[in-house]
Order: sequence, then C-alpha cells, then structure tokens
Amino acid sequence: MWRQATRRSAQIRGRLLSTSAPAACAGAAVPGPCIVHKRGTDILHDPWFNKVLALFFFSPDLAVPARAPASRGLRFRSGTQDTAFPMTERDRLGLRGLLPPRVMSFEQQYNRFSECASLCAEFGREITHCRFANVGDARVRACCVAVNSYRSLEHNTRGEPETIVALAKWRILNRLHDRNETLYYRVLIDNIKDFAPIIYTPTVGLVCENYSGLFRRPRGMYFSAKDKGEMMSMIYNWPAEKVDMIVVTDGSRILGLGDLGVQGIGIPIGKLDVYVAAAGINPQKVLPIMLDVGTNNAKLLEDKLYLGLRQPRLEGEEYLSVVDEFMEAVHARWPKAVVQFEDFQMKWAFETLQRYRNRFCMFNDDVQGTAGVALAGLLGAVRAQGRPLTDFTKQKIVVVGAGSAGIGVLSMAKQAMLRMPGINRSGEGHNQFWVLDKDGLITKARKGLDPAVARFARGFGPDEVQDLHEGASLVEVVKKVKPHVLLGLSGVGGIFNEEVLKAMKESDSPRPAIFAMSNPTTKAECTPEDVFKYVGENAVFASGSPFSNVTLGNGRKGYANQANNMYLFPGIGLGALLSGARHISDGMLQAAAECLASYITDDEIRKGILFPSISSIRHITARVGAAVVRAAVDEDLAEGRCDVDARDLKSMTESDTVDYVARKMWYPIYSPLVNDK
Ligand SMILES: NC(=O)c1ccc[n+]([C@@H]2O[C@H](COP(=O)([O-])OP(=O)(O)OC[C@H]3O[C@@H](n4cnc5c(N)ncnc54)[C@H](O)[C@@H]3O)[C@@H](O)[C@H]2O)c1
Ligand SMILES: O=C(O)C[C@H](O)C(=O)O
Ligand SMILES: [Mg+2]
Repeated sequence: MWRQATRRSAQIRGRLLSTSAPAACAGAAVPGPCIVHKRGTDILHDPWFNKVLALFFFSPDLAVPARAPASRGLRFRSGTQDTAFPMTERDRLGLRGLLPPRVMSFEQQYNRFSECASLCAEFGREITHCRFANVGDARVRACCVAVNSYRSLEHNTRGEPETIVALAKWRILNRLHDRNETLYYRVLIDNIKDFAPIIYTPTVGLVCENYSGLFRRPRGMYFSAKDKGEMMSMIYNWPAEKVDMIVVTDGSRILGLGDLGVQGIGIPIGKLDVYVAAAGINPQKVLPIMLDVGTNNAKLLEDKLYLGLRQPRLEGEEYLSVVDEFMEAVHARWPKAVVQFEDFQMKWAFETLQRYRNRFCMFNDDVQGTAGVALAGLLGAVRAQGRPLTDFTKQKIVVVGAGSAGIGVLSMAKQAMLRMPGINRSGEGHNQFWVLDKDGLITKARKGLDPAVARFARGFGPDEVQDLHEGASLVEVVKKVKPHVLLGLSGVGGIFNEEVLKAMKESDSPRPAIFAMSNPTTKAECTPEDVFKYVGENAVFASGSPFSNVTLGNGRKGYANQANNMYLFPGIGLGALLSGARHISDGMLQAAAECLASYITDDEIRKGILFPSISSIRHITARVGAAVVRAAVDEDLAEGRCDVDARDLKSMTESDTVDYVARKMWYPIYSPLVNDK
C-alpha cells in the first residue's frame, strides 16, 4: 500500500495541487490546497494562512539600543509589506483592496532583495550569505530579510549584556511566529544552528524566567487544578482537528532553574518548535501543554504579575488525579498522539513514566531521551580512546546528579553494558558507576534512598578498592577512582572546578571525557575552556547548552560538542508516530541511541567530535526515526498509520524506512488557498 502511496504522491507532485483537501497524514511534504473557511482580514491575521511579511524588525520596541543605526535609517521602511497572495486568492478570499496592489514577480523580488541588502550595507550592517536556493521566491526573500535583520541586531548590540541581546533575538523570532508560521519555520529550519540557542536552550530558560512580563498572547493549552472534572470537554476547545505531538510539563523542574510554575510553558513551546524543525511535524498538529497544579516557588507566589495558580503544588493522589484526567482526555480525542513528558521533578517524572508507559504512547524526555544521548556520547568516548566498543564495560564513570536525568543515564548505560559480551546478565558484581548527589558519594550506607538510586549505590565489598566513604566529595572521588568519564547532570553551575578538572588529568583514560550536561549555560558544570586548560588538550568535552569550540595551541581545535536530548527526542517522537506504536518500548529507545552513536565517523571521533552538527538535525532525525520504526516493527508494536499499515512497514528495508520517514516530514511552503481552476 505504501508503494501505491509513493506513486500517488509522485502523481500529485506531477499535477501539482489538483487535490481539493489538505493532506490528512503527518508530514505530507507536497502541499495540497489548504481549505480555508476564513475571508479577508481574518486570513491576514491568521499566522497559519498569512503570506504577508511586514518589515517589523526595525520597530523601536525591539530592545535595540538607541544608538543602534537601526533606529536611524531603516525604520522609514517599516510599513513595507511583502505579499505573496496571488490575484486568484485575493479575488476569491475577499483580500482585494486589503493589500498593496503589487504581486511581486521573481525579478522584482530579486531586485528588492538586493536593494534591501544594499540598504543594510549602507548602514554598516553585516549581510550574511544567502543560504536559499531560489532567491526570487517571495518567502525566500522575506526569509533573507528576517535573517539579515537578526544579523543586524547581533551587529548593533555588540557589547550589550548577553541576556538583553538574547531576549531581543527571541522577540524577533516570536513575533514572526505570531504573524506568519510558514515563514517562521522556514527561517528556523534553514538556520537551525543559529536559532536553536534562541528558541530552545539556553534562551528559552531566560524566557521562562521572565514569562509573565513577556507574555503577549497565549500559545498551547493550560489545564489547571481548577479544571478537575472539565478536561474531557476542555480538550475540544483546541481548534485543530488533528494533533500528532504533545509536549506537556507541570513546570516543576525547568532546566536547572527549578520550579517556575506556569511560566514553564516556554519549554513545551520550544521543544515543539524543535519537533517541527527537526522532525518535520506539521506545526498545525502540535500542542504545547501546561499542567498548572500550583507552584512552590515563593517568589512567584508573591509576584503580582504571575499568571499561574497562586497556591502550593498539589501532592500525592490529588496531583496524580489531575494528570490522569488530562491523559484520558488527550487519549479520548487523539488516541494516536504521542505525548512527551518534559521537565517534571524527579518523583513525578518516574511515577508518571511507570504509570502511563504501557497504557499510552508516551515517553519522558529527561529520563529517556537524555539517557540515549548520553549513551551515544559515552560510546563515542570509548572510540576516542581507540578501543573497541566492548571495552565500554571497563569504563569507570562518575555521575554527578542522581535526579531524573542522571538515573535515566545510569539505567540505560547499565543495560548497554549488560548486553555486552563477558558480563554476567544479572549485572552482579559489576558496578562501573560512582554516583554523587548533593550529599556526596552515594553508598549503601545512605538511609532512605529512592530504590531507583539505590541500584547504583556503592557497596563496601572486596571490589571496593578505592577506600571511599559515604558522602565523599567530588574531588575525593575523582582523585581515587581516576575515572574515564566525568558526567554532570546536577544543575549546579561550575561544580567541575579547577581542582576537580586537574584531578581528571590523572584519569586512567588517554582521552578523559567531561560531559557538563546541565542547562542552561549558567548551570553547566564547567566550560570547554577550563576543560582543555586543566584536563589537557587530549580531553573530549560535551555540554547540554551550546558553547563555542576552543582554539588550542598548535592550530588545533578543542571541540565543544553539544550533548542535548534534542538529538533524539524528535526522532523518538516521529518514529513512534509513524510506526503507530501502541507504546514506546526500551528497544525503540535503545535503537534510537545506537543510531545516533553510529552517526559519527572514526575520523571525527579521533578529532574529539562526539555529536554531529545541529545543522544536520533533519538528516539525523530521519535516521533515528527510521531506527525507532524498525524497532517497533521488530517488536510487533507497530500498527501503522494512515495508509501505511503494519504489513507495509514490515516489508520496508532499512533504507526504504529512512526514505519513508524523510518523505513524511513537513516542509514550510505556502499552500495555495484556492483551487487554480
Ligand atoms: N543535556 C541534556 O539533554 C539534559 C537533559 C535532561 C536534564 N538536563 C539537565 O540536568 C540537570 C538535572 O536535571 P534532573 O532532571 O536530573 O534534575 P533533578 O532535580 O531531578 O536532579 C538533580 C540532582 O543533582 C543533585 N545535586 C544537586 N546539587 C548537587 C551538588 N552540589 N553536587 C552533586 N549533586 C548535586 C541532586 O541531589 C539531584 O540528585 C538540569 O540542569 C537539566 O537542565 C540536561
Ligand atoms: O531542554 C533542554 O535543553 C534539555 C533537557 O530537556 C533539560 O531539561 O535540560
Ligand atoms: Mg527537559
């Protein structure tokens, strides 16, 4: 059947847009005409249908400092609009007279692009190269303007505090998102490496912290403790008929910033932007959700501008009954939607994962997505030492942080070791991990340990040669263990200080690996500069938030890899969606991690590159997504989706699956709003 679908899609491409309904399935790269029930200004005000770009970038409220040339020159053009509505659409959708009369031709648009470029140059702006193939297209031109405006901002705000600049950039993108979704996602996809740090980690953390002040219009849905008993009907208030991907948070552990209550909604929004950019999920089918069950953040409770419930967090059964009701409501309306849990505090992250993972198609990104990314990095660190992967079982790994992320990583790494030859399947007597939390090294002497953590507590048996004690400090542990890997998921910025990093110099590995995975940047356990300075130039480094590479002596580069779950969650979600899996199994997650681990070549690994560039995120996601689909098929969990059923999926080869997944990715181009006839 899927082969028929392929043929059909080729035919559609041939006839270009002769269908009368929008494609119903996820992705569908070829746009059919979009049925639009709106007319006139309602279309212009709908970011989904809008094809107008006003040059809003130079408006005065951009937080651009007054001395910036932007406020001198380009503002006189602030009324300029680019419009790509053809005359047929203007006639039939009541748009005539509501737009400037010119519909730009290829040549005219190209010229206007050049004019804009020279105007920018006139004011000393840096015009970056255009990455778009077809520069004459209205959207493309607008894209260039947006990108150039952004670059101008970078140029004009040099020397300003980083937070001000980052928020100004976020506002530029957010405004575009509010006005013209198609263009926003085009800009994002074509510039993901530059824009990911704005719409995602680290700037999204700043946005969440300042959310009440930045709030302009709602995005996503809010279910609060006050909505108990109403959620089943509330879910139908969401205007889109179909939803494929949901990211939900309760705001209780936003990055390493703690409880931000309702302000945490920025995280699901950012994660879903990454879903659109990386996995090609149709943005009309994503839904960010905030479960507002109160907050224990005293500052927010006192803040007059705070937009959430002013009450302490619900606990126990009261809390779970809210999440249960929400999950049932989602499942009733969109039984095939994938639900990603994000930034829940540890106790609820584990509890909800156990509670729902066999009933719904869901996963916890902080526990499971992070684990896969870290495992890929750990395997890369073995390869960097020039050792075979089976030597992973001999690596000594110190993990700092025994929370949802740390324990997720430890569990997956342990499972991976147990699958390797020569290890007793029960794992007995094999503990390559030293785990620390805020009270130091965790040993079996610790009272009241969570069972998930207790599995990794050090004993005092004959294997314990390092003479360490309960609560030992990080530096003590590193000095005695001489680990191959030091991995931080503690949320404590700078905890890998000079003393700790110098101790890592004595590591038993010829390429000591330091993973400072906490977010945002201020919470990173250390910087790459410090790693290459104190541990040595042979170290390998990865962090959760992006850092720049470090220039080493002798013309070499110290690579600042980014070990962030954004490499995996889009592929896990997309693979689960396209396979139509009933639930997301350990096998599917493991396949995702292995796929990422194998993405990097030996040559890159030797240089210290452990993760691919974010610029390749769509390519990576197609592969990870396909690996997840194949694993779901192998485990008989795949039920298929739309016109590709389980048998079709089974008949696909590995490369067929990659093609299929890639073809299902949505790409932003304006859909015709009326039939051409
Ligand atoms: N890079 C990624 O993809 C990624 C993914 C998930 C989480 N994270 C980051 O990891 C961090 C932790 O997330 P989490 O969900 O595990 O949080 P969590 O609150 O569940 O756990 C934090 C852990 O750190 C420990 N800790 C606190 N202070 C410490 C100290 N001084 N020394 C040693 N340990 C200390 C705590 O005791 C706890 O065990 C956050 O900053 C988050 O942004 C990064
Ligand atoms: O959001 C991120 O950047 C990664 C991770 O999910 C986190 O919670 O830090
Ligand atoms: Mg997270």
